[in-house]
Amino acid sequence: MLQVKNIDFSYHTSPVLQNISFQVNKGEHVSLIGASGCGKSTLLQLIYGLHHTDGRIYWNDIELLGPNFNLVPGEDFIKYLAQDFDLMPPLSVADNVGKYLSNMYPKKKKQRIQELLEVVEMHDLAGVKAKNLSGGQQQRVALARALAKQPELLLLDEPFSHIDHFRKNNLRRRVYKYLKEQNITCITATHDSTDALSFADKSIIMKNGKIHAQGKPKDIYTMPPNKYVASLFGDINEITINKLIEGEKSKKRVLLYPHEINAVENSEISVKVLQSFFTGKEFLIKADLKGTEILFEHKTDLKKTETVFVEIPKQLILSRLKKK
Ligand SMILES: Nc1ncnc2c1ncn2[C@@H]1O[C@H](COP(=O)(O)OP(=O)(O)OP(=O)(O)O)[C@@H](O)[C@H]1O
Repeated sequence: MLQVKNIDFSYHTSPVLQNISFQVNKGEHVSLIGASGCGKSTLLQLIYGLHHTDGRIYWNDIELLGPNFNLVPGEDFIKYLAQDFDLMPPLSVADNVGKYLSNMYPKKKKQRIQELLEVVEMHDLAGVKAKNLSGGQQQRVALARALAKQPELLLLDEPFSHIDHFRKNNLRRRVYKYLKEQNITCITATHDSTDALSFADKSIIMKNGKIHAQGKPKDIYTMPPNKYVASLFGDINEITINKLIEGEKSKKRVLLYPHEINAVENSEISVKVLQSFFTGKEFLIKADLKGTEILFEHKTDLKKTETVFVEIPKQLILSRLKKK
């Protein structure tokens, strides 16, 4: 189990991380999410041992000590995959992956490299020099190299950021499945809501260097505590309830995802279409609701200035308000 206790950190004078404490169980996958600059990478680097902190970090019973105590940062059982991939350009893909593997058993080493290249779908390019790879291919090789020595704890910083959409979904399903099968504990810092929602047992949400919320991804998504959290998962509407419920005087605000607002034939709520965006699966409609711009999903395109009726389940509004 990883235990992080009371971490504070600054690069210069202003605090970058403040009073961070959390724990991660063996084999658990955690997504670390938050706005750019909130301190996600710095936190991963601290756990890996690249910075000094007065707080405490333990992996099981071992205290992880920072650079003031370790000449070479990092422990053998932790791997950190940074945003820069740090590959050896003149070496082949296979040699980069096998760089830290022992040469004592060449057959075993070869098999291990092949297994890892299959996980990241790079086996066809095993002989290609790293300098001739695209950014996304380099990222996949770096991921395979991070896995090579079977870490107990894996820290991934935006691990799929350079990988095209076409390949990303399949790749991350393979990688996280492999990590679960091997019982590897993993923390992924990410901006991608799919990484955060689909592949994590727990999400930790950071804001301005602090832990802002944490919990199961589904719970956080369905009951976001505020707009900051909800907006990390995509577009979000914040609407006062007097605009949603006839006769309601309250100006309390409710958060609604675009897919939770349904266009219907007739209802108490009419909106005027402002703009329509094709999203592939359907259209995202921007509309005016009594002076508030809202976004909702619709199967077909809608014309600008068209009046449309929309409906939101009252139960949903009430449950979101209750949460606040
Ligand atoms: N080496 C450094 N020296 C000084 N300040 C730094 C350094 N690295 C990061 N910072 C600052 O620390 C803060 C946190 O940065 P960090 O990279 O940890 O955030 P992040 O949440 O990972 O951002 P992103 O999502 O954009 O990668 C930012 O204000 C950043 O400018």
